Formats: sequence, structure tokens, C-alpha cells
Amino acid sequence: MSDHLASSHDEGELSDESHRRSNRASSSEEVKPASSSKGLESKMRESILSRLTRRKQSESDDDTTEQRFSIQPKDAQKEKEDRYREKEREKKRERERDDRKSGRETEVRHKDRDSRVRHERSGRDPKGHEHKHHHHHRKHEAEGHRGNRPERNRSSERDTEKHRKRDDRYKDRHRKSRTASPEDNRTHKSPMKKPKHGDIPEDGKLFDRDPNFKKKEKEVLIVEDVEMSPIEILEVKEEEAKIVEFTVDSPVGPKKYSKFESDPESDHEDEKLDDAKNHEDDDVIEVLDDPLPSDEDDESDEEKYSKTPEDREWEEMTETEQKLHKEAMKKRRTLRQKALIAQLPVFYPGLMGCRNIDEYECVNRVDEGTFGVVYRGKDKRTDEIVALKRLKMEKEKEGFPITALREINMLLKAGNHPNIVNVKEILLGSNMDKIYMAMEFVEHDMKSLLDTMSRRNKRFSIGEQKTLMRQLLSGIDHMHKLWILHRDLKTSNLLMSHTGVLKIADFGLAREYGDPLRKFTSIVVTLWYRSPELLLGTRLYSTPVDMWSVGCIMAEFILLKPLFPGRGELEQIKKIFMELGTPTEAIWPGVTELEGWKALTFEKYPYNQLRKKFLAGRLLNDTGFKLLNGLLTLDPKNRLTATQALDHEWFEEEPYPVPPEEFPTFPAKSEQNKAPPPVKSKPVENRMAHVDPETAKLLKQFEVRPEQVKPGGFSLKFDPTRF
Ligand SMILES: Nc1ncnc2c1ncn2[C@@H]1O[C@H](COP(=O)(O)OP(=O)(O)OP(=O)(O)O)[C@@H](O)[C@H]1O
Repeated sequence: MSDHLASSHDEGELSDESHRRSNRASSSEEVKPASSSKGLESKMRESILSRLTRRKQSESDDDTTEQRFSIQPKDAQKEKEDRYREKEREKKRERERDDRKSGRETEVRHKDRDSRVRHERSGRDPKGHEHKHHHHHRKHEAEGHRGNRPERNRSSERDTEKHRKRDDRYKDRHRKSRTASPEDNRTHKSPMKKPKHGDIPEDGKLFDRDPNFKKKEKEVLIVEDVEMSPIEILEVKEEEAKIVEFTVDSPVGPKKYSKFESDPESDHEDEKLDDAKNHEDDDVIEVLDDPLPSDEDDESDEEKYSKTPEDREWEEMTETEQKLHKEAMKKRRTLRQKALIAQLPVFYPGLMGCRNIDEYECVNRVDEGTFGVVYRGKDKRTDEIVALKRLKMEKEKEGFPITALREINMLLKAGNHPNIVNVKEILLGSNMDKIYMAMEFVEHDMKSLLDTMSRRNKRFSIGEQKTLMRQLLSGIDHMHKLWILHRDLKTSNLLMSHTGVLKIADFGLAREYGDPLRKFTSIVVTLWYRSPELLLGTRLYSTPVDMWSVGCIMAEFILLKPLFPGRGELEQIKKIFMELGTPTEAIWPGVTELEGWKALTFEKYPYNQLRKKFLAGRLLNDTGFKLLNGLLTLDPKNRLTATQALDHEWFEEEPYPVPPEEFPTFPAKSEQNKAPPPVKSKPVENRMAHVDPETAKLLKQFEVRPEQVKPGGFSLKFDPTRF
């Protein structure tokens, strides 16, 4: 397994992958190492967090507002800014005097003051904001002249252009709003209150007749609401773009998101939402990850309620509206969180190691086979339903069970086919003592389905039989072409989805074969599906052993019961010979050389009686019978291969195979069982109540399990393989 994992996730492949991803998603020219992206991520995260903290700590005095605006002012700038602040305070005092005179409401004054401070600062600080802005553009222009520009660079320029326009709009708005009255200002500040048609603001018909009015308004308003300078927003966007470059592998291209939301373990966003009144932090996230506002003027209730309301709006809302808001925002966030998680790269075992089974929730127990117990589980991060097969370790005395290793290895190799169950990942138990395999969950196993149909007196139509056979043969053909023998094909190892797709499962006995053939054990394949060459003890076998099983399965699809249900090896081979005739050297050259043949004497059954089983053609026509006979040919060398069987004329004649989705549906047994109750282990002392305290203490010290202690006539048996 390790070889395989290592080979499929070696360094070269990973770096290729990340390169491809960055090509798709990046907006800067150079592909930077992952560590730099992490640095950026944490830098950005820190910057946002510190802003938030400062916001929370601060009252609305101008000093803190100023601090919030500035991006770590340099020493040289500091003095200038102090002077600027002093001037601002002076102005504030003047304004307050004026306001008192005119008897305005305090709230109105504050709004006005804040708005003016922001506006004036944006206009007056050319060395800070303007300079940075130009620098920003120069940087992108320079990138644009570097000749060979990849697509992501062009998209970066487009972004820059978008940002520049947004910034211009912002400045434009500020220029105009400086002349506007505070009331006008308020009108445009609220994203919920858009001006009615014909309701032209006094400040020079702002965005009037512009079809993108709403979009532009929102863009500006978001900037204002968060009390960030436009430059700061641009920088956040730039940093964001870099994060996206390294973290999102999206088939639809780059997607904006903040690091806060990418952490599935963290639900502090939800906590914030619970208290929708306290939505300061949401505003910041809003800026970071909200898609551009829609151009549509008519918004649905859901859209309306999933926007962060203004304080004032919140207060004006009825309780029901507040509730609707809370719910809509919670829903939106959950959806977005899930969408983002779904875009994260799937697990890379070579890079991350196996995840722990705690990452899954057990929904119910499906079934228990010889080699493992199968549960239906739910991925706690993505809610994806999977089948979790716990590989039985206790039967293994020498480390990791070889069957488990083979199963994982073979499935990883062959699983990339629609008719073979797909393995998602390998998981470790909490104490690292159990191994689980997470596979795609397939609702039915064919055996239970056939039993159900038989009980209900139903049969698959001929078209359905053909579809099943074609899917089965297709999966096997794929496997054989990869030099894999399944060696345990039977109806309980075939699964079928609700949508009629058949999948081959249980690769616990699968092996890779080669040319020339190597000797393998002949004790493989469940008895009823075991080929005559295996029953006669051959150790040099190949794909025909699987094709025999396919023949038995085809008959079972039609008859709804096993074709050769022997109770032992001898009875099994006898049943086969009775139905198909006892072979001779003429029919099966070399049969007399097989060990089993030499050791036993078989009654001579000269005729093939198989046809009778199918009610002389009523259940299977001649063409179908030819295929079945081709699969159940005694001589393995003459047995049909999967490729030959797929080309069989049975599939070409009417009735044709039906589309899988037209299969009848049945309630799945696998979804009905209850989840097992959590196992509570009793304290060792209780379980050893029958043992005297001194001995109990000793046993505890040696970690002896109670089942090793026989009650009465006490005898202690250590299992050396366990300690
Ligand atoms: N991917 C899956 N989705 C749903 N159910 C599954 C899945 N894989 C296995 N099962 C169920 O679990 C049962 C046992 O699984 P599996 O055959 O893999 O275990 P096993 O121990 O190898 O069995 P066996 O005794 O046949 O060798 C299957 O018959 C099927 O009902």
C-alpha cells in the first residue's frame, strides 16, 4: 500500500498539481512556494483580527477611527498624521458648536462627522492612499509589460482595473457627498433603502440613469460601512487573490474567501450570527467574501434577509424580521462554508497521513463479512455519506493483515471505473489499532436484492439482465486489463446504487497476476462460484476463474437463486458435472493431469443439462444461452473472456439493455439498520469482581482483559501475540 500511495503522490506529481492549480487560480505572475502563501494567509488573518480587536475596543472617537483607517503609518508620516488629527478635532469641536446652535440631534451629528472625516481623509492624504494607489497600478502595469503574460496575469489586471474603477467611484462619491446634507448621506448609506425611481438625490444625481446603480451603490456602501479606506480594501483584495492562488482548487476558477471561513472546525462565525445584533465582524467578512452584488433590482425575500442590516435597520425591524434575518444569514453561511469545503483538495495521504475515524459519524451498521464490518458513515466536514469498512485486525497475528493491504492496494488501483466501488480514503481508529476504508456508499447489495425480488415473485426483465451483465463485464474487463484477478466474485460482492449502477466490491482476495502465471492458492472464491479448475486443485490459474463466477452470477440474475449451491467441494464439483457433463480429455485437454481429478473418481454425466434449468428457453433465449454456456465452459482456455463476452450478440438483439436509471427501486437494507450503540467498556475492576482484590490489582497492572480470566477455578492465559 505504501508503495502505491507513495508513487501516486510523489513530490513531482504534487508540485505539478499545485502548479496546475496556481495556473488556474492565481492572479500574480510568479508561482510562489506554499510557505509564502501560508505567510500571506496568516498575515492577512492577523491584520483582520487586529482590526477587529481594535474596533471592538474602541469607542467612536476620531483617534481610533483614524487608526482604523491607516495601515501601520510609518514614522515619517506619524507626525503629519498627528497634526492632521489635531486639525480634525478642532473641526469637530467647531462642528459641534455649530450643531448645538442649529439644535440638531446628536446621532445625526455623529453620522455626519464620521462621514466627513472619512471623506476628507480620503481626499487629503495623497501620500498615504493616493501614493499607494499609484504604486499599486505601477506594479500591475509593470507586470503587464513583461511580455509573455499568462491568463492569470490578465485576470489580475482586470481585477486591478475593477479596483481602480471602484476606487474612482468611491472618490467621486466622496467629492459629491461633501456638498450633500447629512440626510442625503444617510439615504445612500443604507443598503436596504434604495432610492425610488425618480427620487433623485440632491447631490448631483448620483448614479442617476446608470443601470448599474444598485451595484455601484453597494460597492461604495460596503466600503463605508466597514470604515476602511478604499486602499485598505484593495490591499485586502490583493492578499485575498494570493491566498486563493494557493488554497482553492476550483474547477470554476478562483473563488474569494476569507481564511476564517475555510476552517471547518471553527464555528465561531455561527456564534456571531446567533447574535445578529453584534454584526460588526460580519461586515468585515462581508467585504472579503461576498460575491459582487447582483444587478437585479427585484430581490427575493431570502436575498433581502441574507444581507447584514444596519444598526438602525435592525432596530426598526419586527421580531419576525429579525428572526428571518438570523436564519437567512445562518443558512447562507452554512451553504458557503460547505461549498468552500467541497473545493478543498481531497485528502492526500502521502502528504497528510491518514485521517482519524473520528472525522466520521456512524449512521448505521450495514453488514458484516468474513474480513470486515461495514458501516454507513457521514463525513463530519462535508456531510458526505460513505461506506466504512473496518478491516478485521484481530485475526491477524503478524501485524497488518495482508488481505487488508491487498484490498486497499487493488481497489486503489482498479477503483477508477464506474462499475467498481471507489475507495475514498483509509482511516485510522482512535487508538491507531483499527483500519477503516471509506468507500462510496452503494445502497443495495445484489444478493439481498435478489432475495427480495424472489420473495416478492419479481424478476429482472431481459433488458435489465442485459444491463446488469454489461456493467459487470465492463468492470471485470477493466480489472483484467489492469492485471487484477478478483477471485471472489459473487452476488453479495456486487452492489447496486439507487440509480441502477452495478459496482464490484470486496477486493479482499484480489491479486495481481502476470505473464507467465505464478502459482497461487486454489482455495479462493466462495464455493458456489468456484470454477472447476480451482475445485480440481490447479494452482496456475488466471482470469477464467473470474469468468466462471460471472457465468454463475448471470444464471442467478435470471433464476434469482444460486446455480450450483454445493455444501462441500466434492458436492460442488459433482453438481457442476451433473449439469454440464463430466469432462473428458477431448472436452478439456489436461483435465486428467489435475490433482483433484487424479485423486477422485467421477461418475460419467455425458450431457449438458443446463438448458432445462431455464425452462427450455422461456427464461433465456438461445443467444443468451450461448453467452451463458461460453462463460460456464469447463475448459478455462475456451471460456469467454470479459472482452469477448461484452461483444456478444445477446447485447445487440432486442430487447436491448435498459438505461440504468430505469431500474426499479427498492428500499435498501443497508439504510435500515440502526447505528450500533456506543461501546461503553466497564472499568476493569467491576469486570473482575469475582477475583480477589489483590489479583484484580495485578491484572489491571498487566492490562489483562476480562475475557482472558475464567470465572471460578481461575486460570490466567496470556496471549503472547497481543502483548
Ligand atoms: N461500498 C459499500 N456500500 C454499501 N454497502 C457495502 C459497501 N461495501 C460493502 N458493503 C456491504 O457490506 C457487506 C460486506 O462487505 P464486504 O463484502 O466488503 O466484506 P467482507 O468481509 O469482505 O465480506 P465477505 O465475507 O463477502 O468476504 C457487503 O455484502 C455489502 O452488503
